[in-house]
Amino acid sequence: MKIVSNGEMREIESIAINTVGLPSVCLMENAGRAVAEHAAEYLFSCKRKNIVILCGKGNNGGDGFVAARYLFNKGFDVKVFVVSNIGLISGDAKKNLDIIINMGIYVAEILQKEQLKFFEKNIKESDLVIDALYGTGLDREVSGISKDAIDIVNGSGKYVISVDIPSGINGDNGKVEGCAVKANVTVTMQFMKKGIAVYPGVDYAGKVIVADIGIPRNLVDNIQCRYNMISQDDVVLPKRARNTHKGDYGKLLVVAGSKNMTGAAALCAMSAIKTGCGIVKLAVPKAIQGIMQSSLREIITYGLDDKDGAFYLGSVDEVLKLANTVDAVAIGPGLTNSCDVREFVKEVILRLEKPLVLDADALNAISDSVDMIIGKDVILTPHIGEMSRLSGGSANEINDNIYETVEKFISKYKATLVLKGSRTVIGNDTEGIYINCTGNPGMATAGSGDVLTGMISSFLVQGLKEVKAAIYGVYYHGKAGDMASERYGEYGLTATNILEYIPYVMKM
Ligand SMILES: NC(=O)C1=CN([C@@H]2O[C@H](COP(=O)(O)OP(=O)(O)OC[C@H]3O[C@@H](n4cnc5c(N)ncnc54)[C@H](O)[C@@H]3O)[C@@H](O)[C@H]2O)[C@@H](O)CC1
Ligand SMILES: Nc1ncnc2c1ncn2[C@@H]1O[C@H](COP(=O)(O)OP(=O)(O)O)[C@@H](O)[C@H]1O
Ligand SMILES: [K+]
Repeated sequence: MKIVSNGEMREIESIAINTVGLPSVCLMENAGRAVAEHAAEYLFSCKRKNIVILCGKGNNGGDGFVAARYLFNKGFDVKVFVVSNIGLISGDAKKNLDIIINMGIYVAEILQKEQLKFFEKNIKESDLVIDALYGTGLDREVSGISKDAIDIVNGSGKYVISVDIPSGINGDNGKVEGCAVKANVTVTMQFMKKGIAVYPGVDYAGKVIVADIGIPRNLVDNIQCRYNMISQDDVVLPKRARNTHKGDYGKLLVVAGSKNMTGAAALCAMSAIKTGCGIVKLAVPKAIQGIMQSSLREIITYGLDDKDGAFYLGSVDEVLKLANTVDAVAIGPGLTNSCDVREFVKEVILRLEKPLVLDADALNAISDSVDMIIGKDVILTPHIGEMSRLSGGSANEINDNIYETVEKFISKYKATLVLKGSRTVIGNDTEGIYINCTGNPGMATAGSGDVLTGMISSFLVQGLKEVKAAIYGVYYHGKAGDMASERYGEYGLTATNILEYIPYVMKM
């Protein structure tokens, strides 16, 4: 599904209006009507009828005026409050404001504190609030009366439907600009918006419904969007040909584990084999090979020369030899973060000429020399903490600037980045940005990332290019976590449970 910025949306609307000739007031009519339909559906479901519509002075407010008309016609009790001197309203919004005033629909301005009291009284008596304050035109922090009105709406506990974007959320990056409406539902126009595809915007948007407002189909189909939401259609698993053998499904080498962290290696290797690749070789420090062999039947394990139960420079040659027998290498889970391991990882990356998936301690190892991956076929899978070591900046700064962080990293290092989180963002400078919305907080559990690394690597050796392998891996990892949480809940969910459900979500 395509995701657009404020500017892209405005450009699309202007082509529809000025080039194709669609009257802008028709787009507003369709937008307002879509909002009214979802509002009516909710009110019919709970047999309620009092609606307060909070409008700004622009076209987002205009959508609100149109919605007011449809809801009034359906017999609901509609009160419209405008956070602007109505004399300042112009264009399509003005047209629709005049119509509802001519129809005798209640319209009041909120310009100063006293009028807020009356607004609050009506909010308290309402059953539904429609937020039509700001949409793609939000261009500064929300303050003053608008802020007070939003605080009243948020404090009311009422069911809220936001028009296009929850007012106060920056449509381009999802940041809260001062304050923002917390909606139950957001009816967004024609395309998903960047600001409600990642947190914190996701938290404020509630359930997002994409409404068709009549933008011509060829425009919708031909728009080249850099940002996309991963949907089921993007991750179809082709039916397997009958006459095939395990060599046709790829060979993977997992380089992982150390004497204190054996589970990460096992989880990564097992998730790779469960995701469908033909052969998984697991190279571990020889100190833990015995443990691996006893617990991993389908995995071919190799105990490599180690130093105090972890890899070191002396392990490199054996890894390179093994790497020559496979299609790709995944390195990192449970390696330990020591000086020896960092030297080992860098030497392997320097001398390896194979597609590489770098995770966990392998990411920590290169955090002071990320340049070394330039020109290599690399997928990196950091969580926010590892990302802050890779790109600098604190975890909070990264969380607040997800898109910027990803764009800067992929344009500098030309790698495929999988920035893991509650909305994992996959980025590749030439292929664009993909946002995943499967998964749940139950997956915030030790080992969950090791399972993901195995899945991405497995898709890689099965023939998917880097970005596709990352998209498939992240999507099905989240799906497995979702199915597992239906059985185990979100508290009790473990990485092993995610592993268990990989085959089920892939066979659906
Ligand atoms: N352009 C069109 O033809 C259509 C636009 N539509 C609606 O129009 C919206 C965009 O409308 P606009 O571009 O008029 O802008 P908005 O209605 O989003 O914002 C209204 C105005 O508020 C002011 N403003 C922005 N941030 C503010 C702040 N923090 N405090 C105080 N004032 C602030 C700006 O001057 C802005 O123009 C979309 O989100 C969508 O809901 C839809 O009806 C589809 C058709
Ligand atoms: N709230 C959440 N919603 C959805 N997915 C989540 C959430 N929290 C974590 N995850 C997913 O769980 C995995 C956690 O990986 P990671 O942090 O590397 O765990 P570990 O390092 O312990 O293996 C990531 O794929 C992440 O996207
Ligand atoms: K809005």
